Amino acid sequence: MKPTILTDIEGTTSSISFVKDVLFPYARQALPGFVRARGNEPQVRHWLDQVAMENGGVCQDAMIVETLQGWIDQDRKHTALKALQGMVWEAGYRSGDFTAPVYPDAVEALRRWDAEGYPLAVYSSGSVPAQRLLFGNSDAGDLLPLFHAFFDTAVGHKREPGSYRGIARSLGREAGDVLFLSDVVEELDAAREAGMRTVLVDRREDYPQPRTGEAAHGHARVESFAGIDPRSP
Ligand SMILES: CSCCC(=O)C(=O)COP(=O)(O)O
Ligand SMILES: [Mg+2]
Repeated sequence: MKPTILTDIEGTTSSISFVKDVLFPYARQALPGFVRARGNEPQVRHWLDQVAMENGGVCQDAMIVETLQGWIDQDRKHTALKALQGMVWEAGYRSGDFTAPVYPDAVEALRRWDAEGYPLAVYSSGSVPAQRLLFGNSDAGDLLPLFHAFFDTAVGHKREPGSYRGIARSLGREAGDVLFLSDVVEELDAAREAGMRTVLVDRREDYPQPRTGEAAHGHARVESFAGIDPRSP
């Protein structure tokens, strides 16, 4: 069977600027209204209560919103924040406020790999619903049917080898039969420690300073998906 190709999103299939300049400001601005309107729905309350607990039991919604906005500013990859962001972005996609840019080279390669029989999967800090929204509303159309599986930080954090072992188990694959693509070397280090093959996607638009030599931590390095050969060891 062909290896599974597991891809990160931000900085890998899609630009960092889309996440930082479109998605995060949208969530920051929409959060107060979202919490007012839907804060009593159990699936929303669950995450708001988690934030409150971590913040020393602070329970006023206004303070929870402020905490969440602070976490957005710090780019915290917190599971509660990511779950809530996903729900907020849904409104943005549905109302056509934005579509999700996916790099054309990524779209081309993902379509080709799928046609060639490589199983495709996603692992991102963004929640699984947010991942599905992004690929379902991409500026290249609906890319969701290309993917067999989606993973978020419910499986563990992206810099921990155990997360990649868990993903391989869920996929029913040996770790060595999974190729992980990411823009973050620490994530690739964790995947490699778990036994996965790795490629550093080092896009000039996202990382003007190329991460060559020691900075690539020994991972294969490409500047676009066009440089990836999933057959090479
Ligand atoms: C899934 S769309 C939102 C992206 C996001 O919130 C995020 O934190 C992306 O992190 P990644 O692990 O894809 O680099
Ligand atoms: Mg990334």
